[in-house]
Parts: sequence; structure tokens; C-alpha cells
Amino acid sequence: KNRKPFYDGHSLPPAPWPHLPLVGSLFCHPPTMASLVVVLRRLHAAHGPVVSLWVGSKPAIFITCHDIAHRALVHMGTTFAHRPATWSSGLNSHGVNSATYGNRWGLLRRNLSSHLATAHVTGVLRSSTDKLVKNLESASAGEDDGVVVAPSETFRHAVFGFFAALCFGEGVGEDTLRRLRGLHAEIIPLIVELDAFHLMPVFLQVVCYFPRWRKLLSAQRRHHVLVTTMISACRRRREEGVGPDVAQPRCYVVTLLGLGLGEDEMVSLCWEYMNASVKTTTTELEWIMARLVLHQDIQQKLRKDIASRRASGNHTMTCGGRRRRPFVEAVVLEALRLHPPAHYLLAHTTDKDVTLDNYMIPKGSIVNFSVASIGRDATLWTDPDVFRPERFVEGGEGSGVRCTTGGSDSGPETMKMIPFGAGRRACPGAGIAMTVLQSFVEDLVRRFDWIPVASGVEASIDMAEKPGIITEMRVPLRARLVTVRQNDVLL
Ligand code: HEM
Repeated sequence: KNRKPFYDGHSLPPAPWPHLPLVGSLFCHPPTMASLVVVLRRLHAAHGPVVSLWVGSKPAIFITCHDIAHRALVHMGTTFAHRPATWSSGLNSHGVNSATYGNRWGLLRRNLSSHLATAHVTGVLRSSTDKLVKNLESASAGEDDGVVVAPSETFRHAVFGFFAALCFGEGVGEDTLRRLRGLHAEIIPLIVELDAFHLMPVFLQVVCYFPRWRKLLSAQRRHHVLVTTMISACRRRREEGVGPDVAQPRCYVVTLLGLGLGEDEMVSLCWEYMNASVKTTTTELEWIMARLVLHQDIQQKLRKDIASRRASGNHTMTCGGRRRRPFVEAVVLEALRLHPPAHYLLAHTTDKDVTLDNYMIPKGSIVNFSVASIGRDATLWTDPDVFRPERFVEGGEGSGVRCTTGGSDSGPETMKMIPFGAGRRACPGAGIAMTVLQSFVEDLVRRFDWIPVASGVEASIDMAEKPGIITEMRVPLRARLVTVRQNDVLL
């Protein structure tokens, strides 16, 4: 049963009814992402693009329409740029994401954005892709008809190594990296999914976290010790002028050292850097390669495009005087449209009561936007469920999309998909994520033929989703990899 609730005489977006004082509407479904998705789908089908749930006595409003999202995140950008307050003192508490919209947030965000914009990624990217290709080659070597691999772990290792080099410098040993990865793998599953979206009333947070509290504290403590040691080592390498990274521009830790932050703040920011970058990028890489296995024709077309660009020596060919989007970029964008790693943004809130689409959004409400529904909206995209990278080439229906500028430079047509969010809180890592994904995909396709493991292509790849903070493949990708012979490697 649903109904339109009221606040101060104004109508709020429709919500399930009734809701209970402490738990809100969460009693009507188990507190998991999977059940949240089902409840929201039902509510949107019944009531349209703006609906709400109750988190205790606070409304949580969900928006599935790109036009309304554009109005909120871009036109009313400063009003919606706030994050809900939290009582938790976990690893995220001093990050850019959790910072209140204001001076501290501005300082940290500018620092991160300028580090990412000026980081000399070419060398680090080269060595990461080389290692990735070598690892896969050693798995498939000597077999003419290739071997079946499950590459997720190799992808994760390469992406982690890349971002760790940008964060802590290139002088970090393999053993330290392995321990850091282990701690990330230990901590992430202990985070309650709905809590990450601020959808757990305090009462339920206590219930859910109680059994895992000790494990979480212990892992966080070990993470703190390891990261402070890594920060000290990075500082020492700089002061003494030793190690492979001293000639490089500053890694993230060095930029943080210049801000005069405390130890807890630095550890939290390093956690955020690695946590925000690795799982998102790795998951997307897996979705992209799954699509290329499923669509052999697109894989061939991509291989040809890479070859012709490399042969012409012009990596950014032009079309009518304008830069032509390389096909690999179109492939990555199409995968981000259909399979965004984050199906929802991080929780936003407002600093005052506002009206949006004739509904009242009370100050302090949780506000979120459905990234996946916008990307698959049949009113915005023809055949939205079809994987068709050509949409993103010059003149295609997706050519106006601006994923990496936060959509803030023009109208709602730039926001027909928002895998990185939009407006003031849009992902500052969007540009580097696009660079990394294109570079990895290009090398993976240049060096290997990615073939379905069984003859029935559809049957051999399960494209089902595993709902979560990050939506991964329910069944990890498996593919037959055939190494392209040296003579045939595309330049
Ligand atoms: C495919 C890769 C990535 C995806 C899909 C992605 C997606 C997102 C999304 C959806 C948001 C929330 C935006 C909002 O709440 O409005 C976000 C925020 C954020 N992302 Fe990313 N991200 C990716 C990679 C990265 C990387 C590489 C970094 C940094 C190295 C990064 C750092 C951040 C930070 C710090 C925020 C919070 C921004 C703020 O609150 O001001 N992300 N990202």
C-alpha cells in the first residue's frame, strides 16, 4: 500500500504506507540492496520518477528521471551538494565524500582533482598494462587454441597496482601492496550496504553492526598502522631522494603532506582514494570484456579501429576538423551506460526545504538518483537494452553526453547517463577512470582474442547482476584467451 505523505502542508513524494517510527519503511523489505532495488522498481512503476522511503522519521527520496536530476544536481547544484551527517567514525569519516559542502571539502576536492589532472600516468599505465598482459599471457602461453581464464583477479591486481602507485608512489614493495589489498578485501564486506547509502535508521545500524564490530575495528586498526607506515616511507623517500618515484610528479600522499593534515585524516583520504577507484574500475573492466566476448563483431571492429589509428600514427583522428571519438571510448561509454558500477549515487541531502517536480523535499532528507535507470531509459535511448557503441560516435544519439564534466556545462541532454554523477559532487576520478579503462581494454584486445568458452555464446556468459554498493557480474567472467601471434599484434 502506498500513499502521498505530507510535510508542513506540502506533499512529499509517494512512499509505502504505513511506516513505523524507528525503522521507517524498511520493515517492508529485508535491509539489503537487492530488496531495495525491487521495492524502488515497484514504487517507480506505480508513481513515476520521484518516490520516497522512510529511514526512521526521515524521508529518502529517489529520482529516476534525467531531467529532474539535471534540475537538482546542476540548476540547484549548491542546494543538493550536501551529504547527510553520520555518527560513525569509520575509515570514511575524513574523506572528500563525507566532507560537509564547504571550505574543507573544497580544499580536499581541489587537491584531489589537481593531483589527478597533473599525475603523469603514462609511465605507470604502461607498466600496469604490461604486467596485466604478461600475467594473462603466462596463463595462455603455448596453447594454440587458447585456455579458459577467469580474469577478474588479474584485472583487480593490475588496477590496484596502478592506483596504489598514484596514491603512495612507485616505490612501494609487492609485499606491502599485497597486505594493503588483503585489508581492503577484509574491510569492504564488513560494511553494511544500505548504511553506505545512509538508508539505515540508527537502531538498525546498531543491530547490523554489533556482530561485526570487533572484526571491523581490528581490521581498521591494522589498516591504520600499515598506511601510516606507507605514508612515512613515502615522506622518507622524498626527503632522501631515493626510489623510483622521486623524479615523478607528486603522488597523492605527497600532496596531502603539503596540506598539514592529521594522521587520521591522511589515512582516511588514502582509504577513500583506493576504495573509490579500484572496485569501480575493476568491475567496469570486467563488464566491458564480457560484452566484447558476447559481441564478437564489436570486438573485431574495435581491433580494426585500434590498428588503423596506430597505423596512421594519429591516435586522435579528426572528423570535419573535430576530434573523432576513438571507437574504444565509444565501447567504454556504452558499457558504462548499460552496466554502471554504481547503480545509485552516494547519498545527497539539502540545506533547506525545496520544491522539486511539485514535491516538497524537506531540509536534511536523503536524496539519491538512479544511475542505472537513467542509462536504460527507453525515452532517452533507442533499444536501451542493446549494446551498441555506435551510439557514441559523431552524430549518434549519445554523442552529446558529457560523462567527465559532471554535466554542468550545458543542458539535460549531457546527462542522458550519469555513471559518475553530475554537478558539484560528480566523481573527480571520472577522467582518469576513462583513461585507465580505455588503455586496458585497448591492450587486452590488441594482445588477445577473447572467445566464448562454449559454442552457444549467449549460454556461455551470464550477464546477470549482483546488486550491491557496486554492481558486479553475478557469475564472474570466463573466456577462452588466444594470444595474438607477435607478427599479428597490431603495431
Ligand atoms: C569507473 C570508475 C568510477 C566510477 C563509476 C565512479 C563513480 C562515482 C560516483 C557515482 C560518485 C558519486 C557522485 C555523487 O554522489 O554525486 C563518485 C564519487 C566520488 N569518486 Fe568516483 N568513480 C570512479 C572512479 C573514481 C576514481 C578513480 C577516484 C579517485 C582516484 C574516485 C573518487 C571519488 C570521490 C572522492 C568521490 C566523492 C566526491 C565528492 O563527494 O565530492 N572515483 N564516484
